[in-house]
Amino acid sequence: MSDVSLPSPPEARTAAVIPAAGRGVRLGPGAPKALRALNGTPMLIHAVRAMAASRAVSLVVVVAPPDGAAEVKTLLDAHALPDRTDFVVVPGGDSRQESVKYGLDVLPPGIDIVLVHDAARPLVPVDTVDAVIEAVRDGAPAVVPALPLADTVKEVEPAAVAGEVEPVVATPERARLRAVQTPQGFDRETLLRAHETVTDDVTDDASMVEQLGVRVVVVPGHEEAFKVTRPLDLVLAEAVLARRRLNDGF
Ligand SMILES: Nc1ccn([C@@H]2O[C@H](COP(=O)(O)OP(=O)(O)OP(=O)(O)O)[C@@H](O)[C@H]2O)c(=O)n1
Ligand SMILES: C[C@](O)(CO)[C@H](O)COP(=O)(O)O
Repeated sequence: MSDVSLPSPPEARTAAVIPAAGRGVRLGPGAPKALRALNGTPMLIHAVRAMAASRAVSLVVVVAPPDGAAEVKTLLDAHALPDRTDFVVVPGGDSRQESVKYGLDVLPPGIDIVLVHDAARPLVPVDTVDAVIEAVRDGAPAVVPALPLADTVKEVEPAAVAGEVEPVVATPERARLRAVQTPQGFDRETLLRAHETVTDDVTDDASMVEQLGVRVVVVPGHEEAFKVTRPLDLVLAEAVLARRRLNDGF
């Protein structure tokens, strides 16, 4: 990881929208996922720091659980964050898509590049964040970090009843597949247009842009940008943090 991230040229201001309003059902019972602790610090704070670590990011918009905006504001005030970055908190919605839209709604004028980053990917390295921003600055309207797959993937006919066998329909060529992460980066106008136009249920912002017919490109993702989804992911996240502490010498 480099010590110095991209500078922030006055001509292209970047904001990061962090959807953090999910319940974390797959993680099991407990507080909303973004508020659960990793090494004693809420996952959301790790994610906010990961975005603010980029010197290009001048604004972070946190989309909080619908009834948790005040708690999230208190959390941000209680944790050390860079002075050069502004922070705004808004309440989220029923879906990730809706939460992102609420974050986009409060972007001030003057922001040209928008990152959308899951609070559930708290450990993304700053080099990955900067690589996404750089690709947008270089002219790509939509950029996603992604990794090749380790497993072979099968397309199936999903079972009508849980536990039933599922017939395999196809085996897509693995070399052409990528597992997509965040932050996803966009020029502001493209992302706003996508959120105004696309009403289908989608699982990421880039697929909304694809639906506009706009070209989306991939840059290399990072293993540590994995999504904390299930309980085992918490174990992995704690291990990554422990390794970082060891490498940093404290
Ligand atoms: N209504 C929602 C749902 C999700 N998210 C956010 O979208 C990101 C990716 O979603 P996911 O990992 O699926 O989180 P959850 O929806 O919380 O997980 P689950 O499906 O297990 O409940 C998370 O940072 C989550 O907080 C959101 O802001 N608003
Ligand atoms: C945006 C995302 O993290 C890209 O991989 C993913 O699609 C989120 O999906 P989820 O079902 O909301 O976790």
